[in-house]
Amino acid sequence: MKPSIILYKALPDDLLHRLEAHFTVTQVPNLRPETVQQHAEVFANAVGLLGSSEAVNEALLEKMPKLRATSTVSVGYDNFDVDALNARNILLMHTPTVLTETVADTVMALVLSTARRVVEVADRVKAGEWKKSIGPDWFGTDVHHKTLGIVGMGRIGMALAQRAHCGFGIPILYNARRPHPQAEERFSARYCDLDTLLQESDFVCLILPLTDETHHLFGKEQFAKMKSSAIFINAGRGPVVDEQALIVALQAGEIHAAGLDVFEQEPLPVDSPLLTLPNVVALPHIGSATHETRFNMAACAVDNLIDALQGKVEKNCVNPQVLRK
Ligand SMILES: NC(=O)c1ccc[n+]([C@@H]2O[C@H](COP(=O)([O-])OP(=O)(O)OC[C@H]3O[C@@H](n4cnc5c(N)ncnc54)[C@H](O)[C@@H]3O)[C@@H](O)[C@H]2O)c1
Ligand SMILES: O=C(O)[C@H](O)CO
Repeated sequence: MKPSIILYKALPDDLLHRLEAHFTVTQVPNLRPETVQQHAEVFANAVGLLGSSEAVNEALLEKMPKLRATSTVSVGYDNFDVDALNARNILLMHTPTVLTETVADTVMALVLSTARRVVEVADRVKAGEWKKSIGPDWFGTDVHHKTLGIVGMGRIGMALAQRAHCGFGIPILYNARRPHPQAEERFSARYCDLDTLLQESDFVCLILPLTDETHHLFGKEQFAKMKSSAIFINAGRGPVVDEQALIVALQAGEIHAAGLDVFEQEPLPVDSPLLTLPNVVALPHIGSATHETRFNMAACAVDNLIDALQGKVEKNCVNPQVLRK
């Protein structure tokens, strides 16, 4: 009999068939307690779990005593209780690299659209306001040769630095847990402490994972240190930023604009003050959302689960140490 796994995300048919060649697959809509209760026996017997964007915590793991591997269709894994997985020797696989270039494109789109007010002026054209040659009230600010500060110089940070430096002649400042010699060699990036980055950057881009250390890393104090002409971009995770402090900074003109792909609460509540600000471009967490990349992520997650359940974790594993226990 094939081992049993639970799938909590819809997959294209060919990927579903790839899984079914190895496992008996039960599809569920989500991992909420009522769903787990409804399929209690399947959860109790499953050795694998594949999906995205749902909390995988101690309460769920208690219902899955045979679980050996989880596979998320994302690079970020802040929704997993990694300590609880480690304590139960359960592998966690994720999808780095396949989405890096696409997410960097999205960040660049946020940089360009906020600086050049692309969404705002396009809306004005659609509203019939373009009746004569435009004046300064339609102008934006330049992107090329401005200074870009990247907080989190990982895979996506590097791909962003490449676009900005090689494509737009932009000098790069960066803050990370340690200096990144490759970023310095390839993109002449300059390592600096966070305060210096905030004070000197025209664009401040966050592309950080959400951890205990990065939660609300950006708040009132950090926005106060930025230039009043600066544009703030967040494409990492919403809770890295104190959103209320961001709203106040934007309303008070402490910073010029913001481009956001991620929020403290997703979907962003329709009454969020962010949606009333013309200088905010708010996207629905589309960093990796192209047909090609979402397919590649799903394929990677499928292969990751097959590998993990065969004990092969040379790549894409968050906690390979559990195999050595
Ligand atoms: N908006 C989206 O759709 C989207 C898509 C992909 C990834 N993401 C987010 O982006 C994050 C980064 O992805 P990646 O592939 O570049 O990951 P990565 O691990 O390659 O890079 C993260 C970088 O952040 C650095 N870092 C961690 N804590 C830090 C701190 N306190 N101060 C400074 N630097 C710190 C790490 O050292 C690392 O270099 C993911 O964890 C995910 O949350 C969002
Ligand atoms: O972490 C990721 O891969 C993206 O945010 C999609 O969830």
